[in-house]
Amino acid sequence: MPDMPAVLEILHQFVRENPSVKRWWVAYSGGLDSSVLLRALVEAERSRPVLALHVNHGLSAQADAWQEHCQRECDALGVALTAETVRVEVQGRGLEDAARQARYQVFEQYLQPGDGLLLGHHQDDQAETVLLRLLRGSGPKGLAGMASERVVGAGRLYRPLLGLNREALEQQARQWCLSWVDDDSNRSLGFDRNYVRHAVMPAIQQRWPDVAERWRQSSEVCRQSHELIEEIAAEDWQKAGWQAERLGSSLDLSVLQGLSEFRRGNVIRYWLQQQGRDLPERVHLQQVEAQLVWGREDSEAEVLWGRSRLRRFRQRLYLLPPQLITAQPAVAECWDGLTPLVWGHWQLRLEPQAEGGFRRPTQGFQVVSRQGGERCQPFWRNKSQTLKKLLQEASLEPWLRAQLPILRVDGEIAVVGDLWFCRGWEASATAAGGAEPGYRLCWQALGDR
Ligand SMILES: Nc1ncnc2c1ncn2[C@@H]1O[C@H](COP(=O)(O)OP(=O)(O)OP(=O)(O)O)[C@@H](O)[C@H]1O
Repeated sequence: MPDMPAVLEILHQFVRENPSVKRWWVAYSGGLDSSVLLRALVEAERSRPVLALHVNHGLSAQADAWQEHCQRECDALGVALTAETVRVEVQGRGLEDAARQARYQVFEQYLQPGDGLLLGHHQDDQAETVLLRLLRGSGPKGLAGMASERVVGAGRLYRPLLGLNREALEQQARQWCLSWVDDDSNRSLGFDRNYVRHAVMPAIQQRWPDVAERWRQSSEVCRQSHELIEEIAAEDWQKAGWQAERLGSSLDLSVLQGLSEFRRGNVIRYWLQQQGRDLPERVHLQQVEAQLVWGREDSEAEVLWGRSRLRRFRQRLYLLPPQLITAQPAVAECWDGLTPLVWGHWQLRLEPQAEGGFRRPTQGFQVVSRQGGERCQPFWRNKSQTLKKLLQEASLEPWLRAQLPILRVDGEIAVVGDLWFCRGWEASATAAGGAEPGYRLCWQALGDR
């Protein structure tokens, strides 16, 4: 029996090693690599469905002809093709990046749980990617190169050909007499990737023929370093006592101050990533250092970039929502407390308590925000005090003070947010006694925190 071609051998092993995938998709551009990939998958996979997904970027005069080519090839292989036309809108990072983003949106749209999507990237693509990222100034995460596997939408993406070079795929395509399309924009040196592919890599490869393999090793080290960095960040994040707040979340500044500047930046980056916020550039981290970490204790400083907003209060660093709520919610005239109340950007709810808590008056509450100059007497104090002083004592974050819900009854303050209730409002009986229980006010932000 002749030796099995390397591509087929790899695909056989790949499908065997991924039994959890229920259905395969091939991201099929019609180019050489994805043509070899599609053909090899069809040969290697005998039981699970194989589908092809083509994205028509509409960027070339040939775009429709390429789609037709893909259709013909898929018909011949007995593979169902889905072709989706996208509109590529060029933004800051250029045409290539915009096309890539549009393509991945399509991938996300089609992938269902249990779906595996295969891409035709190979060893030379990986070497180009690593060099491009180096030229962009990437760190270990970027220099780790393209992942061989990752989540995309509800499914997973795989790059089974990363161990093969372009030449091996070309040989295979000729052996199988495949026909594929050639995108002439792949030759235009105006695009960074093409410049690297045609002008830079040949010179490097001439001198160091095994450059792709060497860089694969470096990338592997970078991937491991990146994982280690993430592990350290996750540990520091735990130690810094991450806590969800009424608005946003916070970390203990004393723990952060005990870390080296690098590690502090690392854990902040990790935190932002967890919350889906924009990651900081170096200059932002410098501002965080100067104004928040080592800034004056009671300063109102804020460091803001993209969708990230950091502030400091009472030895904690806060990550707040991109749009900080400032307008005072309107007065709610009468709230019976039986159903949750949407009050401005907040939801208010009364939660019954097994013990303690405040009474719910039959006539209901009036919900207001602070006007200034109010006084009240929390149930544990024997004298009344100004609200301002009491809020300082309660350590309520300054940006929440105008948002604080105050429940009044007949003009008197009965309950102040989820902080305290006033003398005379103690629940008379416990829930066990059969009477109405005491309550606690839950005060929560609606939507994005
Ligand atoms: N228009 C597209 N539709 C579907 N998948 C695509 C498309 N363009 C690229 N891909 C997927 O992404 C992989 C890498 O993209 P890249 O731009 O390097 O490939 P290409 O040169 O267009 O085509 P190929 O890699 O198939 O020769 C492709 O192998 C293919 O799996």
